[in-house]
Amino acid sequence: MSSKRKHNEINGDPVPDKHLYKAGGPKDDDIYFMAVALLFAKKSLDPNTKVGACIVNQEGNIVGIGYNKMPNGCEDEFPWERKAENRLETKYPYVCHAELNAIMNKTSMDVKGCTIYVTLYPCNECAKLIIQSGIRHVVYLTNKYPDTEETQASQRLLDAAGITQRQRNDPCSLLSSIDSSAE
Ligand SMILES: Nc1ccn([C@H]2C[C@H](O)[C@@H](COP(=O)(O)O)O2)c(=O)n1
Repeated sequence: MSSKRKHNEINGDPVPDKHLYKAGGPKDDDIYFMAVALLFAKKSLDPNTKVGACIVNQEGNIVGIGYNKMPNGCEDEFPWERKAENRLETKYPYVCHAELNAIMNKTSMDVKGCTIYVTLYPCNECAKLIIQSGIRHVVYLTNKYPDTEETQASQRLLDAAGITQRQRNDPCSLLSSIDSSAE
């Protein structure tokens, strides 16, 4: 009988039996960290788009987590409206994005060389935070607004900074069991 154990596979990619997490390496850990981001997105009070972000270091440890929410202590002070005659009556000037909160909530000295798992492709302001924080990889679940200037500027920023971006939206039992309608 062959002693060679069968490799696991995800999306047809063979994953070594002994999995050492390495940013940008075998992707079999993506699903678990994206599931964590998706779970935390559920904590968001945004009635339209709930976003979760999970930062993982090169050892495969979670070092930051966040979701889109109003600033600490002001959770009830601002509207969640998307549209209003005056932009100041919408959520946009006030809401803290999931990536900002994940970086601010970091449990390590820094997040240099880390991977951020985020349920929505980062906006340009978050791309700047990602670059300046030293994060090197972005894994995203969905890209809800691909044609907006914010998304296109974000892609330009991340590409210029050499930050890898990959989408992991493969329907897997783990994600779907957490109900992947949180973006
Ligand atoms: N990179 C991003 C982009 C957006 N968000 C948050 C900000 C809002 O709460 C929500 C988007 O609202 P929509 O325009 O879809 O009604 O997503 C974020 O956390 N990170």
